[in-house]
Amino acid sequence: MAMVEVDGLRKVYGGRPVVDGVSFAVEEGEIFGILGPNGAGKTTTVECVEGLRTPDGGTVRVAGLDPVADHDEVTRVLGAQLQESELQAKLTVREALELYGSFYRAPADWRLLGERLGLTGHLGARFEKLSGGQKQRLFIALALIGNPRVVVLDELTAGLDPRGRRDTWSLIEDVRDSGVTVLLVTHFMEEAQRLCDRVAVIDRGRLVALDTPAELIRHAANATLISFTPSQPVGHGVLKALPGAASVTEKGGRITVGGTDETVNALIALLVRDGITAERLRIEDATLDDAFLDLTGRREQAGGSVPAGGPGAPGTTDSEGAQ
Ligand SMILES: Nc1ncnc2c1ncn2[C@@H]1O[C@H](COP(=O)(O)OP(=O)(O)OP(=O)(O)O)[C@@H](O)[C@H]1O
Repeated sequence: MAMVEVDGLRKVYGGRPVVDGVSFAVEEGEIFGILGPNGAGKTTTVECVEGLRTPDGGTVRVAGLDPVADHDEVTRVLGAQLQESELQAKLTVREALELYGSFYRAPADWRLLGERLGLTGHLGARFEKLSGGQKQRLFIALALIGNPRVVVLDELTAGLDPRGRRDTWSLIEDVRDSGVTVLLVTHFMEEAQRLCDRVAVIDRGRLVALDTPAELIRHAANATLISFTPSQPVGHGVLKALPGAASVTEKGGRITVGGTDETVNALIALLVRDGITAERLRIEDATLDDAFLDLTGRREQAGGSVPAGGPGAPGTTDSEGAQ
């Protein structure tokens, strides 16, 4: 069953469509990723799902409910991660869990939730004193306090170091394993590749791909990268003519050919035929980052830092406050 259905979603600001006919369905129990360059329309899309923005066209359903018209019911099935700026600095972890739990008729047991998310030792700590990773764990706990069936996490791991990010990934997997559907907005290709069952790639307000990370990579023009140092010069023309070859680059005498499995076999046959030795021959699968570049023509922050004032920074979510 589809837990979230987005059909022909459109949102226009100042006459400019920032989300333009986006459709996807998130199945129950999935971790579904939304990827895209800065300003692609990812946050606008998920805020329409949360009922924080009203679509200008198309339909959105969460567990069959309209997030705007049925807002109260939707808040009972959907949990959303809070932006950092929304919590009071002096609030303790325990107070935050109790306070947010009080908003729901049948909240989760905050003690159990805190335990599950490794917050038990920090219940008396004020929000301002928490580390980045502890804050993220608290945000996940608050998103889950209402016992939701689906949770929306927008740039959850931005600002965390690689270790903190990996710890958060394990928590997200635990959340999914407990039966909650996860809708995840991310800039990190590695995160999407590791966590997501399926990914929607949005570029300039439009859906440009919707598939599993493995299939997105398989369909990328450079799904396989072959690099080697030839024992004698090899003409680029002959390499470009290999079946499936999409790119040929050379740096410091080292050649990299982007292509497919077919390209690998043809290249080896060519080298053998011409008596060329390929030193340090390496064959690598492309990453989701390569597939993303192929789809959008732009490289995102693959495991790198997010620009200042970028996603996750306080104030970047410009909600309409519909709730
Ligand atoms: N309330 C608003 N008023 C006017 N324009 C807006 C508003 N909210 C978003 N936009 C514009 O809509 C476009 C999409 O923004 P959105 O925040 O959805 O993108 P995003 O993909 O989440 O980007 P990022 O990765 O940078 O967070 C941007 O050009 C943004 O400037």
